[in-house]
Amino acid sequence: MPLKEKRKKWSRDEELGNSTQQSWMTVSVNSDNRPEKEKEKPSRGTTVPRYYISVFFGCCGFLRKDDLLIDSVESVNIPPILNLNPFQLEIRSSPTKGRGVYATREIPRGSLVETSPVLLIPKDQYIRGVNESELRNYVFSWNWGPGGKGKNGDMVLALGLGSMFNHSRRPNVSYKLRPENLTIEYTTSSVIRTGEELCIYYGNVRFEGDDEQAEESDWTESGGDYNCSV
Ligand SMILES: C[S@@+](CC[C@H](N)C(=O)[O-])C[C@H]1O[C@@H](n2cnc3c(N)ncnc32)[C@H](O)[C@@H]1O
Repeated sequence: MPLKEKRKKWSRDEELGNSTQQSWMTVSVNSDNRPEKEKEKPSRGTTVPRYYISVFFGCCGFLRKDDLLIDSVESVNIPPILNLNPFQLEIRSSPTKGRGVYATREIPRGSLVETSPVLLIPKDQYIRGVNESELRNYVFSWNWGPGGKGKNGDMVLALGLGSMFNHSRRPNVSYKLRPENLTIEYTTSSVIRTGEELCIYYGNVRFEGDDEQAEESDWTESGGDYNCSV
């Protein structure tokens, strides 16, 4: 559901007097299941403190889908997250793409820069609601699912850095789905310069601000192996 509609629903609930019971910012409840204390709601673009995030995940069983109000791309005013792996990749914010993965030093072509464990989301769970949540922007088609049985509609969420790679029509990272150990491997397809962003290819998608003129890289997909040549 688009953010505006979600916001609207929240306000409507407030009018009805039942907002905080199920709002994700509610921290604790009394014995009558009413909130002990209401917390301030986040505004667009503000940072959500770690405490709230853990409360959010701890309580997500009580939440309705409509209450998922964290807008990850706009809540990115965070300090850089440093030294995440042997290549010293960093997550940095960009004004138009949200967070992204950046090199802090030159990385040779063909380097395995990240191995992300994945969380498998079976097709039925995906179509029962995940595809309407923010998670839909972070999942990969697990076309060659566990057992290598070919396209089955299952999806995966890449943990680690895997969910942080932005899209480019001329990506510098290829990735390979590894059903045998439930990972995705990300390998540089060109030399990466210091300060350069590492991007993958999401498929035939366009984002606002993308360079329309940029010629697409050659791209091949075979058996869960997404290769680009630049
Ligand atoms: C897998 S996430 C990548 C991490 C994300 N930037 C973040 O901050 O969480 C995919 C989302 O990033 C943004 N994104 C990725 N590539 C982009 C691009 N080339 N231009 C603009 N936004 C992009 C879009 O909002 C997309 O839904």
